Amino acid sequence: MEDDTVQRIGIIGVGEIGRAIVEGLRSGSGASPEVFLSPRGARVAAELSKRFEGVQVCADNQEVVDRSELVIIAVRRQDHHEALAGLKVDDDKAVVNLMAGVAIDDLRRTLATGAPIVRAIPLPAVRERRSVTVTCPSHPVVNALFEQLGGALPVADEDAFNVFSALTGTLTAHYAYLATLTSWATGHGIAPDAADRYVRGLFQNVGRSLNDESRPVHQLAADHETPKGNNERIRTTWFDPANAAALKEALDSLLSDLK
Ligand SMILES: NC(=O)C1=CN([C@@H]2O[C@H](COP(=O)(O)OP(=O)(O)OC[C@H]3O[C@@H](n4cnc5c(N)ncnc54)[C@H](OP(=O)(O)O)[C@@H]3O)[C@@H](O)[C@H]2O)C=CC1
Repeated sequence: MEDDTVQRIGIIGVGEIGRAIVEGLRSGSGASPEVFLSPRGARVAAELSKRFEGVQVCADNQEVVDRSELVIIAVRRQDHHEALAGLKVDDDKAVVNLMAGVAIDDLRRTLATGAPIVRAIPLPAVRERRSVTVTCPSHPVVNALFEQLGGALPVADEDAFNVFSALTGTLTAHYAYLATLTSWATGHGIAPDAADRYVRGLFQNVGRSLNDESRPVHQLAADHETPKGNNERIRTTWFDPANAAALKEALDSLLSDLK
């Protein structure tokens, strides 16, 4: 790799996140690296290679490694020994480990390589180049890759990385919160489509206000609240200190399992 731009990327594990990365890489207008896909996840891999020029499905995982400068590992944690055991990864490659809960040392033992191993947490919005990806340790080539896909946020060590990893575990609870609001409204006689539409609208506006990076999140919360108003009432009667503590406890428990 002569500069920070990689020309040949391999992906082992072509599922939800592997697909999002390929789509993100191909969604820009400029030059895009060649992509080599593992044969497992055959349906998605075949679809991607048909859709995009320069995306090929390899015969096996070793061929993915051999043809790539940078290899992304995106199999499920429980599959990684089977997927990776016996692979030969030369020291001049870069390996990007997306697997939650698999530390760099663990993966180094499995791969028995001296190649740099970087952990990363891309989210599905990389497909629209709209997700900031946490990386660890900072590596210029890996950071440049994720900069293209919405931004890179390198962190100093795996303890910090795991904190960000735990934060990503809160996303579906957020959707479930919205679903609870709509079901509460339908329970009070509101038509499901009206409840759904209204709740989406409310929280799309929250999403938009998060684009205002001049104010920290706690400030946004305060600015949206009328003293003694309805929002203050729900925040203080439902999202009370006990509820906030329960959320932090669940995150602590997840964090200790990620270590
Ligand atoms: N989804 C997300 O938003 C994110 C996921 N991750 C991490 O990425 C990893 C993958 O997640 P996700 O994409 O959701 O999972 P998926 O289950 O969608 O994809 C995993 C893929 O790995 C394939 N696979 C299984 N065994 C092998 C093997 N031996 N060789 C090659 N490929 C194999 C599976 O193929 P088959 O279908 O044939 O079993 C499947 O296509 C996980 O470790 C997760 O922690 C990280 C960040 C975000």
